[in-house]
Amino acid sequence: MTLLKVDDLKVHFPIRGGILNRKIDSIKAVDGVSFEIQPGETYGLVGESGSGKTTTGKAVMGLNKITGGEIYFKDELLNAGKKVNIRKDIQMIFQDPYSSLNPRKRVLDIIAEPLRNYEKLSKKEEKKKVQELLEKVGLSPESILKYPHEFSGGQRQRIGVARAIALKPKLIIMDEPVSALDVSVQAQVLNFMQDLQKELNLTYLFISHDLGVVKHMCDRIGIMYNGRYVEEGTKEEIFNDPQHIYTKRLVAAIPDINPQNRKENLEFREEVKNEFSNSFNNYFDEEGLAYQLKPVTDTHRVALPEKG
Ligand SMILES: Nc1ncnc2c1ncn2[C@@H]1O[C@H](COP(=O)(O)OP(=O)(O)OP(=O)(O)O)[C@@H](O)[C@H]1O
Repeated sequence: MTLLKVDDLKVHFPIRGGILNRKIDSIKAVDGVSFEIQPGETYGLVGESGSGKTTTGKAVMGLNKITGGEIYFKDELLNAGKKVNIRKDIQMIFQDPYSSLNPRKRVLDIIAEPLRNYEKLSKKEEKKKVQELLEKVGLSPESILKYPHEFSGGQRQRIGVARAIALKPKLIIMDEPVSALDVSVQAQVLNFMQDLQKELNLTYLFISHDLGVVKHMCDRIGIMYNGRYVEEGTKEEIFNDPQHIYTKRLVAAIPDINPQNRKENLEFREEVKNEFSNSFNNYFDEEGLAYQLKPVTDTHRVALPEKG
């Protein structure tokens, strides 16, 4: 069974103006996006800032009003109204552990918050559950009485993870979960999330602008540009056989850690950048929007114009 199915999702934000503050136009933050996520996989949503990744994630979470399309979770339509039990199955972890944890609350209250919304536990049971969750994410049970500022960035992200897994969700949406962390801590947190995924049978929707991180984490990847998909494929298809010029440009921009390849890489990147400018009109319509996706293989779809 497909865990999440997003079908022709549209999220448009009104732009208001004039003395009557009427709607004069709209920002098409997400404009016809479709993808499916299978249980147990990590699906990456990639694109530069403003491409619509966060808006897509928030729509799945029910945090954004949907302009069009449908979202199904385990074959049940999510946007039909509030389905409390389904909502419990989907949790989101945000980019910045500094601002997503309330600085005035103790760790106990931060992690217990979702439990208090859904489960009626005694104070003693709640404390025990929070301590178990802390241990699961590698923090000491004594942390319950501390405040967020007493932890490092990586530890704070672990507190966010403990809160997200408190209700035993099936799907976790991670929006740039490590971008605010030092590079040295990023790999640690990512590896820990992979271990946790296996242990708890989790499915991840992983939102990131960083293709290096996505390569490490994801099984399949969707590439967004300007509110639309330009390409979708397995990790191998996206990295070894990118077919849309925008994907090619993103892949070419990944830094190579081997200094010997530096010159070659810079030249190649420059070449792809020129190709992007020169062939933009072949890949996007008059409004600069991507075309409909067309299948290249069973798993690979690319937004190319109709031939002829
Ligand atoms: N609440 C809102 N009201 C108006 N416009 C919005 C709102 N939320 C997002 N947008 C606009 O929608 C577009 C897509 O934004 P979104 O945050 O989804 O992109 P993103 O790919 O996640 O980028 P980033 O990585 O910078 O968060 C942007 O043009 C943004 O300014």
